[in-house]
Amino acid sequence: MEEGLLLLRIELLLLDSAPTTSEHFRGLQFFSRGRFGQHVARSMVSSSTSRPDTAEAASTALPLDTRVPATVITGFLGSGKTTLLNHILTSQHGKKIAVIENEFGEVDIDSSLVASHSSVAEDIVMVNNGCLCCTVRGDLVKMLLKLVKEKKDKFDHIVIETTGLAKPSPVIETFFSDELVSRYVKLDGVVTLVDCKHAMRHLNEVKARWVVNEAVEQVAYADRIILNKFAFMILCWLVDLVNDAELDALTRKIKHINGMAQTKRAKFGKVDMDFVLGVGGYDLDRIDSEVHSESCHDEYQHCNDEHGHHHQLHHKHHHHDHKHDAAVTSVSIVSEGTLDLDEVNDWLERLVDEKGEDLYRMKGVISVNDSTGRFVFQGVHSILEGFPGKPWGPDEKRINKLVFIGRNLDETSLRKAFKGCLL
Ligand SMILES: Nc1nc2c(ncn2[C@@H]2O[C@H](COP(=O)(O)OP(=O)(O)OP(=O)(O)O)[C@@H](O)[C@H]2O)c(=O)[nH]1
Repeated sequence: MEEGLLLLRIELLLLDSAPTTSEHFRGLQFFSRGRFGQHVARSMVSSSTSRPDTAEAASTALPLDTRVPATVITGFLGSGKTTLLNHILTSQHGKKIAVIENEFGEVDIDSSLVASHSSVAEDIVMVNNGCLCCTVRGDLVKMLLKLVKEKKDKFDHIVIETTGLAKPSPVIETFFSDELVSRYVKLDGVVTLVDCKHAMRHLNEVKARWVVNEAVEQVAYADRIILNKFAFMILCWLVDLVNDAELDALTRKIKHINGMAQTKRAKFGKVDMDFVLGVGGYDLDRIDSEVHSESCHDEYQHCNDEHGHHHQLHHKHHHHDHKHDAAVTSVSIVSEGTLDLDEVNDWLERLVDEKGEDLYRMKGVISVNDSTGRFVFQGVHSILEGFPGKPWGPDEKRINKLVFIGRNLDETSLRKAFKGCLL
């Protein structure tokens, strides 16, 4: 076993359709090589103590999560991150927000921009000079812990603005890998700002094989994507910075990389607060509705029909875009049927074992044998967590929905493996 990699046994609890004995649950076991340590085992263990007695109870059985939610704002240089942050700080959302600013370089400019705009006296702005994603990740841990230990009563949400050149993954990992952080703070969502005028160039930029394209990574990890700066104000006139065709092409490109995130157009980062705060991107009890709404509620996405026709639409673009950037893509599987639990377990275990490094995000709502309810799961790299979801309606079609985002995903083999799990 590689150094630092632990073989974790993750107990995912599944409610049997007719629980008559003490065996109310069957263990669905995912084995993962955990880059992120023990967090999953912790959350699964705590889930198991709830022991709901009915399928309905199962959907609400997750223990009350009292951890402070944290939102990570990411996006390329100049895409509008600080502008969005100021919009958040000056909006009416009833939350007291603590901000962690990451300023790369010695001169702290962004924090003064934030502070000068903020109308809320109690805002706590902490600045970290350096790149959160590399050398000073330890500082992020220290700051988060300092906030929750020393200023706990002064805020109820944390917003972290990363530098435009930051890879989001190490920041995301912090919420799972550091035991203390994961005990007090939960990642609520990753919001990525995209500069409509310049994003395509950054996304298409060809890098050496071992060099990360930050712009692509920032889109890939997002729960919410704001297509910012599509228009420009001159003397009360709104002038388009990009035309409809350019906007459509950019939207397709983004959906090709990340078919999971909801997208919205904005001027100066002006979006509704519930689009960016309280996203619940990693909450298992939100995944069911999220996976569904992701295919229907996006501003630019056409609604899926139940047989995945929407996906086929993307599929077309997928092959077109493939020529330009094959590295990071998303694959969605929407298919009716019931899956064999043991086969799913084997498949996902194998997948995270072999491809964990390359699997950025995955989410799914599936129908498994002998269960009256949905099973929902979500994962980040080698972390997988799952829980019984809402019961299926008596006449409801059991539509499985799975989304994978990652590097060099083999769509054909994912689909084949999924089919192999169908009963
Ligand atoms: N035209 C136009 N300008 C915008 C919009 N949003 C932000 N800007 C401007 O773009 C510039 C950069 O915005 P910031 O919010 O500082 O961008 P950032 O992502 O925080 O920038 P870095 O911290 O350098 O990465 C500022 O002058 C903003 O006023 C928009 O929707 N339209």
